[in-house]
Amino acid sequence: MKIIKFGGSSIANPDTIQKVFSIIQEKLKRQDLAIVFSAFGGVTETLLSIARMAREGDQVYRDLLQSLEEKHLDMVRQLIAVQNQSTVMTYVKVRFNELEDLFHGIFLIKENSPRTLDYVVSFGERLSAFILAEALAAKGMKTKFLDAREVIRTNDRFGQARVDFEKTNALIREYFLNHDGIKVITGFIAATEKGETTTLGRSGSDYTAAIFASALEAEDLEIWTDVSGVLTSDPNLVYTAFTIPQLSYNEAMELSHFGAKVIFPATMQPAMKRNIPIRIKNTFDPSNPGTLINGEVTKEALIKGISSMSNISIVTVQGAALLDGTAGSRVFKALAEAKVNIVLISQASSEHSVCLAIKTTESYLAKEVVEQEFYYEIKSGEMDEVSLLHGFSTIAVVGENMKHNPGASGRMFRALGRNNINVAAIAQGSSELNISAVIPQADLQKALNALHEAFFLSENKVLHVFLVGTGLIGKALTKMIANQQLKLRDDSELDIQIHGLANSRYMAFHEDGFNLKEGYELSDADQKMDLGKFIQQMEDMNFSNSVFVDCTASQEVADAYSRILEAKVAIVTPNKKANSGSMEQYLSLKRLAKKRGVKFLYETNVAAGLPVINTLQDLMLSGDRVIRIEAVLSGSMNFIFSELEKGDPFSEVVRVAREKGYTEPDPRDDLSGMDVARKILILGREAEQKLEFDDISIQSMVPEDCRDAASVHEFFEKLKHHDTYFKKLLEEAEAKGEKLRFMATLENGKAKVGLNSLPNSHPFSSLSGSDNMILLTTERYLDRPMIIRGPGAGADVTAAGVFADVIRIGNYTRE
Ligand SMILES: NC(=O)C1=CN([C@@H]2O[C@H](COP(=O)(O)OP(=O)(O)OC[C@H]3O[C@@H](n4cnc5c(N)ncnc54)[C@H](OP(=O)(O)O)[C@@H]3O)[C@@H](O)[C@H]2O)C=CC1
Ligand SMILES: N[C@@H](CC=O)C(=O)O
Repeated sequence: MKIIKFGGSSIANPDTIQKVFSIIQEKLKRQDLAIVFSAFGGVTETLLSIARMAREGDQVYRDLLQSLEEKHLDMVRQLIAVQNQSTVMTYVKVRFNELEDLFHGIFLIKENSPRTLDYVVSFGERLSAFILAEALAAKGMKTKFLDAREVIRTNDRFGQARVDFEKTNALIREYFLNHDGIKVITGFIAATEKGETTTLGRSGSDYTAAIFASALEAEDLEIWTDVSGVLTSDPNLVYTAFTIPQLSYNEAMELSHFGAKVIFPATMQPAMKRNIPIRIKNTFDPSNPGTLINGEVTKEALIKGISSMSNISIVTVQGAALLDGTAGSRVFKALAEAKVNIVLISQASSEHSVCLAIKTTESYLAKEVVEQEFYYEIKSGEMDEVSLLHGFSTIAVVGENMKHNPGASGRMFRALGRNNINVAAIAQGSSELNISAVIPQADLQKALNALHEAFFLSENKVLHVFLVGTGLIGKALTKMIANQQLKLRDDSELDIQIHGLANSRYMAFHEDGFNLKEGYELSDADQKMDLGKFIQQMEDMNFSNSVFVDCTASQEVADAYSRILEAKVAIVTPNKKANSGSMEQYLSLKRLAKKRGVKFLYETNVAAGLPVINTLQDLMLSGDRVIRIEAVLSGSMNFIFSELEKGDPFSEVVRVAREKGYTEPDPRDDLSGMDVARKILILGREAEQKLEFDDISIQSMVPEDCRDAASVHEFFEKLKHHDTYFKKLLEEAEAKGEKLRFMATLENGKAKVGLNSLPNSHPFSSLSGSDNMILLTTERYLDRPMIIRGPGAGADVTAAGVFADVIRIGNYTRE
């Protein structure tokens, strides 16, 4: 015998009911069944609303009642052929006549006791189970409607009645012995010895199914609902949550205690006692195996799931009085008497304070009753007033395998710590079945994702990227990520997903990450770009390990870095604007990144993908001191002046440099020396020198009349008129046997940027194309400077540098 139960969402309308019928027909081919039904979707709530309206004297209740009757009659019309409808139509009409009398009584006497309400709601299951029994019979199945009030005996605690199992089991067995057919049973309802209708509380229909399974010693119990079993975490908060294939009874109870909503612990008890397996299945995805809950403890995973509960307050009871051995029990007794449910308890070994996590709605009562209990101790100062802190959530990692397996709590708190999530209280039972913590509610989604990654995706660290700037560098970067995604997953256990993309005009988001293999062109089908909204969306998605990548040259975007770091999102950028603002701004970003525990990486600010910033940072960290920096820091300027030697006109060479992607979006940023000035400023600051932009002397190569050109196009037109000037400059250098190189120097706190005529023997003279060269003279590299040389501009080398920074973040955030 198998017991199967369908909830309200499974039988919400005739379409879903047809799915239920197919499932039943399929199962009947293999096994004997008894079927438990909840009320049709939404009916219990409607009955309660009607009762409330009637009690409040609101005559509109009659309309609601009428449409509820119509809904049931309509079910009959749609599920049962006309010739078979008469019995069931009569049944429905009689029930609604009774309901009409009942609600009229409530309307007159304005009373809705729990006893009355239990009777009111019982109509939901009585109607659904009767109609469905008849509908199944009309399909040729031999069904027998069973009103569970005939066999489930309870006390008279209306609303949450307690079952008398001895009597109930005997009555169920006797009923099944004496009645043939497939029993179609009302969920949720029962009766007292005197025949008064009672209900079984939350998830009462599941409970009914478990009671029958236990009484009949069923082979198994299936609970059919609208989700595919118990998930590893709340799928609304953790997009990667997946169905847990198997749970032990204890794990299922623990998960549901801390918020997993699929199954309610009390409902499992009767099945659990007899070791009856329970399977949670999805009516709308019947081939999905769902979750099996049984007595087995499997060894595959350290934990099985992560549950959470929101709207939690921390109630702290503190003071010397607690050191008295009886004080603790007085706290718990006071709370128990007031029916305050304690979600989590944490007590320091000093026993001087107890910290309780309690639902916010109950926390005020908790404070009141504990303060009453300790009235005299508080008055005498032996105890503090009870403190209340709101705005928390509890999270719990659950799994029997944590027992005897060290490392679970380390992994949990490392993941929370790395994501800067403050833990306000911790608890772990000696059974080691769960480790729970109280955290700020604002961090709940991030915490769940961080834990989910740490425990379930630990072989793959996921980085969630939000990219602003889809021009030359941004595009090359997305292409690289797409090409390397699999290799990174396989070789480096790093999964990079891009969830946000924007340029200056549009922005788009993808919860599961864009499929970049197919590329993504932002267009007017996407949202209009609004940087504030982009950042807000990134914050709302609230992924752990989020990285904001800025591939623009925009000051506006750079100005948003503090907000982004404040939100604990790492930043990677080739954009130099933030680091070349004021020294105070540069330092404050670094401080903020450190304070929020996230990385701010900008290796490509100088010399594209060449390892200049990291090298300099390592030198400084290891105690070296920079004496002098001499460098060619502009790929475009080096390309322009080395290509000029081949005889092409200056304006043409600048155009090619732009086409090759070496220049800034506006090449005047390069020619004016501004780009190089920014770079030497950043290098100076990395060398721990206090430098401001005004400390740099800059020689601009932009002819006077080109400076105000309204567009880049106009600039190029005007530049043509200066080709002979630049040709002459080159000829003068060549006449001396020298080369023109645009370079930067920094020494004694003074920086200089400009064009130099250098002898052929100078190391910079040999540079060609987009090469950069940096000579670092330091206390350790005094006689012969350290040299870093290579291509310092271009899409691929720069994107590769940005990519390397992103990967670095993946490695920093790894356990
Ligand atoms: N090119 C190189 O060799 C190197 C470049 N860099 C740096 O890389 C950055 C990008 O350069 P590159 O790709 O060549 O530049 P591009 O001009 O090709 O691309 C810039 C991108 O930024 C977008 N953008 C501009 N302003 C905003 C804004 N306010 N909000 C959102 N998006 C914006 C643009 O949008 P739209 O398409 O709508 O205009 C475009 O998609 C620059 O900071 C540059 O200094 C660093 C090292 C080397
Ligand atoms: N325009 C720059 C490239 C990025 O920094 C250069 O020419 O080097």
